[in-house]
Amino acid sequence: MRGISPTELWTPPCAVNSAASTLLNVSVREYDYDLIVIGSGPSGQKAAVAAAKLGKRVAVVDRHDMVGGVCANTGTIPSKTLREAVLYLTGMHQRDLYGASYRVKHDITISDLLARTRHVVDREVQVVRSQLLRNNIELVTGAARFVDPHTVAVEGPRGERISLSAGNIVVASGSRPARPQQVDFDEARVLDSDEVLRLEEVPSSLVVVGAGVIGIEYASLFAALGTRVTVVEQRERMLDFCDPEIVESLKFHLRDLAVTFRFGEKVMDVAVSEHATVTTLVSGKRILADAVLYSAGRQGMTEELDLEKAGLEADGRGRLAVDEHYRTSVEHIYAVGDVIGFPALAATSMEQGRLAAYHAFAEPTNEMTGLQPIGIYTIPEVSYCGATEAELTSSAVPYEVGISRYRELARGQIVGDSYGMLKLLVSTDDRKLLGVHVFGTGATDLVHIGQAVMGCGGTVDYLVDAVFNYPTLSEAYKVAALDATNKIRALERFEL
Ligand SMILES: Cc1cc2nc3c(=O)[nH]c(=O)nc-3n(C[C@H](O)[C@H](O)[C@H](O)COP(=O)(O)OP(=O)(O)OC[C@H]3O[C@@H](n4cnc5c(N)ncnc54)[C@H](O)[C@@H]3O)c2cc1C
Ligand SMILES: NC(=O)c1ccc[n+]([C@@H]2O[C@H](COP(=O)([O-])OP(=O)(O)OC[C@H]3O[C@@H](n4cnc5c(N)ncnc54)[C@H](O)[C@@H]3O)[C@@H](O)[C@H]2O)c1
Repeated sequence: MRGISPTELWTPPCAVNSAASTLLNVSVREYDYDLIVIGSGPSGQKAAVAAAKLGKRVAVVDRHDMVGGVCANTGTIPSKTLREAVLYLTGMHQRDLYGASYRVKHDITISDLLARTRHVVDREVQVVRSQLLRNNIELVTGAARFVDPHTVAVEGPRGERISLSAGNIVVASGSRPARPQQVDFDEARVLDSDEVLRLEEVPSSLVVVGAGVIGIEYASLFAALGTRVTVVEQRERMLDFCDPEIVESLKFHLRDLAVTFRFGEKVMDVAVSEHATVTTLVSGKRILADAVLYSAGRQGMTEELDLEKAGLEADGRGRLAVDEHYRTSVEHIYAVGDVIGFPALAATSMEQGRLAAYHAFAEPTNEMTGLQPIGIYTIPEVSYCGATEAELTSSAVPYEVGISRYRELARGQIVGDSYGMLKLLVSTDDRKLLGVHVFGTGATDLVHIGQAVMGCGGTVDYLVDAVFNYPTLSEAYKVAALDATNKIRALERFEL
């Protein structure tokens, strides 16, 4: 072992894996491990498992209560489970069929919502632990920091310390909510997105600061519960990377659920009393609400890593710069997931982790495909893959649009979704599918059909000729493809 003082050692470091511990004790190799991964979120897990599958000795370090990362504990999994609980208990999706007053449960409480969330989070964490265990990966409990470029010190929950060394290190330490200094977060009424699960009751009114993906997802979730939500966003628009027509539809739906948007407005100050909050905007407006949720961006988790001891430096938002192989400026240290910034999604983070581990151990890989889907779990949900109309227009790519509306699909009627739509963007030069944009029930799943067609370089004709199960929402692809080809044909006939 390198760099270990016997007094610093504590054993075992939450040894979920005795085989790996034995390796640790008898190791006569230069380093304790082939790979140390700092962080057990989606990117860290996949980096660790990928290396283990190559027969490497791997350790993953994380805090006891954070196994599975932000993703499993405070981010993706709890927020998506909460959404599912809200949809079920409010009966939202059934109201087209049974009337506006339909509810599965009146007076929904926080414990109704959290019961399901806790159950799913616990199961997810168990799945992560078990995957690490069965791949002979050592899970070391504590907070890691660099001692030198090949060594990290891990401080356990009771202050115990251990030092571990590895030939390669992957920093997968994720991100935390950015907190403006002038706001006092009190964990009760003024919260960030990591703390929203601690609300003691469903607020009757809520200010959401920041209309990014997190802010809009939570705004729609609380609005569906009947909370009066005000969204404050400093920019003039929201979700401007998405299709504007779909964002308009989403805003229409949210307004219908009593959401008020304050675009082009900045928060100056938040005052808190025992019973309420008052948010003062720079424009002078004051908003009274039960609670305030800050979702104004995230910050890379690098402050505690002692990066300088590894020869690394983070940028002003705590992020690490990497090359196309996820390698930092120090050759054997990789960084993946939220800590490297955009797109900061669980989906892409996992793939970055796998690719980084393969590169570290010279395993051949393909580069990550440019066709990455975006899924926004608002109520209703939004998803897209490929180009947007704005991108095609600015790069002067001629295209035609094909649209299918759920209300004209038998499955749309059956599930009671009268607002959903699917939009295809098709090249008028070679009929290739260039983009797919979906709004409504199942959008985040449906998008993958379009992704597969685009990934294989397919044309709209594949969708015109394909036979889809009936009645399904997938049929929207065929309807939209026919719409696009009808328009293309009409133009071609005119030109003849
Ligand atoms: C509310 C919310 C909803 C989201 N919804 C979605 C969604 O629907 N779909 C989607 O794709 N993405 C979603 N995301 C984003 C997604 O959660 C992140 O992109 C993903 O979790 C990033 O994974 P990661 O591996 O980088 O690390 P994280 O999941 O952030 O985990 C990092 C881990 O590193 C650990 N760590 C940090 N420093 C140290 C240290 N010094 N020592 C030891 N361990 C350390 C932390 O404890 C943590 O467990 C959401 C995020 C939030 C906040
Ligand atoms: N479904 C998903 O894939 C999903 C869900 C949630 C989060 N995420 C990821 O999490 C990351 C963080 O999301 P986020 O929404 O916190 O950040 P973000 O940076 O996307 O959005 C923050 C928003 O807050 C606004 N803002 C900042 N300060 C403000 C102020 N003082 N007053 C008013 N507005 C202010 C910004 O203009 C911005 O629009 C994103 O990168 C996203 O990819 C993904």
